[in-house]
Amino acid sequence: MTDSLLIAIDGPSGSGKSSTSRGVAQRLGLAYLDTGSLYRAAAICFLESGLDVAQTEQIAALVTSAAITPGTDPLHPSTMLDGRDVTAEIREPRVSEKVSVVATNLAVREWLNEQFRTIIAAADRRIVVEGRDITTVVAPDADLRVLLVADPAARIARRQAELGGSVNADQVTDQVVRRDRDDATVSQFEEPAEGVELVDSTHMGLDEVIETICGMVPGHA
Ligand SMILES: Nc1ncnc2c1ncn2[C@@H]1O[C@H](COP(=O)(O)OP(=O)(O)OP(=O)(O)O)[C@@H](O)[C@H]1O
Ligand SMILES: Nc1ccn([C@H]2C[C@H](O)[C@@H](COP(=O)(O)O)O2)c(=O)n1
Repeated sequence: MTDSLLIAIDGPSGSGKSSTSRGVAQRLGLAYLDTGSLYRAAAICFLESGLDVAQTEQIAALVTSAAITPGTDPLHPSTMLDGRDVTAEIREPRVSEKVSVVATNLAVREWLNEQFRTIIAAADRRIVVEGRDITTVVAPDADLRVLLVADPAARIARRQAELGGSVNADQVTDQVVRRDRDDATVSQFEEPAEGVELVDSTHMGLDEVIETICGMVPGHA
């Protein structure tokens, strides 16, 4: 049996978690789980339901009865919601604007955390998992735990470059700064917990970040 290699990567919006995690998983031959993609699919459930943000119990009931299935191939990220491919839809600004509604719902979090742990077990713990509370709540026993950060200005500039002209400066700032503020009410991703390695990517290119994290993997230096 192959040894477990579970790598947990957390960080704020736009710090490079997804790009970095996919690169590390490809380099090390591991599966990849973007936990934010499940929160985003849950946000689509909410958006299509017509429920009010204050209806927290109904939102939780709705989300926890949905079938949300992420792909775990780092080369081909995908997300299915009740048999529908929502891979592109989950990145739309309307989803980014509302995802904190489900991310701050504690019953939704508890249910999704169980989904994440099932996926980690199904991958024989050979997987890179990224999000906001992977190092602290979902997999505090991971073989390597990293908090990936970058200055807000760098994160906003990266997101702006990625989205091009499809959103204005206020929308980008909302997606990065306001969303982090809301998400930080339920997860701690601004300071590394004990035993978590801090990587600041503000002045590092993507390849350098991937190289740095691969160099931290026990036995792979
Ligand atoms: N080290 C880096 N240097 C420059 N650009 C980067 C770096 N890392 C990632 N990027 C770019 O920044 C953008 C955001 O990266 P990514 O989506 O990986 O961040 P994230 O932390 O997963 O964000 P979110 O939590 O909002 O999904 C992407 O366009 C990506 O290509
Ligand atoms: N483990 C996680 C993963 C994600 N979230 C929240 C925070 C974000 O607002 C949203 C989407 O995540 P992203 O795609 O931007 O990484 O989901 C969380 O609370 N916990």
